[in-house]
Amino acid sequence: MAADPKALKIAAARAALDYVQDGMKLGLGTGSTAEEFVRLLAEKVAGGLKVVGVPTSVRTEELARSLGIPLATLDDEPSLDLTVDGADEIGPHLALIKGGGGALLREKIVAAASSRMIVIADESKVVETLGAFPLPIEVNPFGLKATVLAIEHIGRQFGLTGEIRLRMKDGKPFVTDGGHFIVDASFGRIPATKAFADELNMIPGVVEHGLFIGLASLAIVAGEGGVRVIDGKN
Ligand SMILES: O=C[C@H](O)[C@H](O)[C@H](O)COP(=O)(O)O
Repeated sequence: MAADPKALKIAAARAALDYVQDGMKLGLGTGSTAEEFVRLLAEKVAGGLKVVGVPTSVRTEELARSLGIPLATLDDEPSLDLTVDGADEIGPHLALIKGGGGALLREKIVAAASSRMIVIADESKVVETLGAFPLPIEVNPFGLKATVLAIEHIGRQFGLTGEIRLRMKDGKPFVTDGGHFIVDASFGRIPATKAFADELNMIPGVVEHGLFIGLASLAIVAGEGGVRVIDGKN
């Protein structure tokens, strides 16, 4: 019988707690896996662990606050010890696609402000090549069509074609915590290269994209056979 996906998320989240030490300043990720980590962390806090969390979304902030985890903003604590977050895909060298939940901008800012980022996921997220999961790209609503054309142009330069679709919610464009839109690029494969990432970031209407390169140092992945750790250095 296939393992329960929620149980796998909890297993990965529980293993990440081993990396949390008293006094740490922690980036708190977004998504269903990161939320399991927040719940388990809250149990530790209730048991006396002293940490302060910086949430990567309003959703995570509300959950963490409701569970009694002491919180700060990144302005209060601009240098963090560790961020624990989920991912939509984990590729070679721990290149990631993130943003399925729409939190990629704050997630990337928080991860970049952390000495270490640990990704937690179930085994289904580990892939040989990124891109079966459409790449979320956060864009300014102004000039949306021009920005999409520019993304298509960059895609073609890297041999990529595919639909770029505005993310919708309840019949309206999905709006991020930062007040932007998200387009999801179904290129089928995403080159996990700095050149591609940089070219996307050069488009004026692109606020940030969900390709995370060189940010995660460790992945904790739970599968039916147990939990394994992937070191980003390998
Ligand atoms: O914007 C959302 C985040 O990048 C999530 O970490 C990602 O979508 C994975 O979420 P989940 O753990 O729910 O699959």
